[in-house]
Amino acid sequence: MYQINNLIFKYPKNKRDTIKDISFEIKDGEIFGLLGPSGVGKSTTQKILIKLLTGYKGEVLYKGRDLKFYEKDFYEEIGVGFEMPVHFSKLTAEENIDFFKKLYNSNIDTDSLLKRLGLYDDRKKKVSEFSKGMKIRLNFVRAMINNPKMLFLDEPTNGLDPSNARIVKEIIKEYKEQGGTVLLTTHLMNDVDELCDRVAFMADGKIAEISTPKDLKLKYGERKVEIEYKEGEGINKQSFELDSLGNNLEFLKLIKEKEIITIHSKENTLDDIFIKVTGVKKYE
Ligand SMILES: Nc1ncnc2c1ncn2[C@@H]1O[C@H](COP(=O)(O)OP(=O)(O)OP(=O)(O)O)[C@@H](O)[C@H]1O
Repeated sequence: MYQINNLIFKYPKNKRDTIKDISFEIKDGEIFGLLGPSGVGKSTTQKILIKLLTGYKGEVLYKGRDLKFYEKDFYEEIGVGFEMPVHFSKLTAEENIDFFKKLYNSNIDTDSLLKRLGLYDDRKKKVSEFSKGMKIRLNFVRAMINNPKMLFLDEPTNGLDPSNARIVKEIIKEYKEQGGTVLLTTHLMNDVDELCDRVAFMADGKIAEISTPKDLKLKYGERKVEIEYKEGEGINKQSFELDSLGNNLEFLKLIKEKEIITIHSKENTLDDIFIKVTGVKKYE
């Protein structure tokens, strides 16, 4: 869907480049996570990909063609859900939707999406009377309004209660199943685990790692098993290397002779990997 080659970007007022020569691809039909600490350049990258920022060096290809050659009809194909909901607060939700629908040639059935997101009964309320979570859900509807081929989502579940967050994630998964492509930015590693096919970790304006969540966990994982077992009146814990576990006599003796309480592999979470790869504690 996108091919980004040696992208470099500097805000005119800044001395240093914000994006320092990054290259990556967003494949058709995948959910691609762009992750990294605050201020690393994720939003800047997104803005370049949706043609909000120009004046970059390097090459951005959308569907094999230089982004610079796309005109207004490019926006028919993309949906954008930025973190800060932007609505006309004096208008109702329905009026907002009708306004944005008119900007596009094709529209989705927003009523069914509003119903799924629990907003249908409030559609005639002014957005100024909406709660934060309701605005976020309405923002999501707006991102989908033109039935986009490519969806840019910035923190789509942040600020939602768990059940609405689940619904949003289900809709994102269905969107992908129907052939949609997603660029997702989030600070919530659970969402990444659940949604993303591949992720790129950005650090200091560069891409530090790019892989599937599973491969990242394998690469940075400790590859150990930890066993808790009864020892007299107490409980003992012991770790073993996962490799050649079947030949580890100490391990075999332990599971044969002791009463095992728990046994599990020690896998790094994406949170751990985030810290290792970017060298930054999460979002301080
Ligand atoms: N309009 C601007 N003019 C100058 N510098 C900017 C501008 N917008 C962003 N920056 C700077 O560019 C850097 C990257 O910002 P960006 O918004 O892309 O970060 P981010 O990774 O999306 O952060 P967050 O996770 O907090 O949203 C930051 O140092 C920021 O201060």
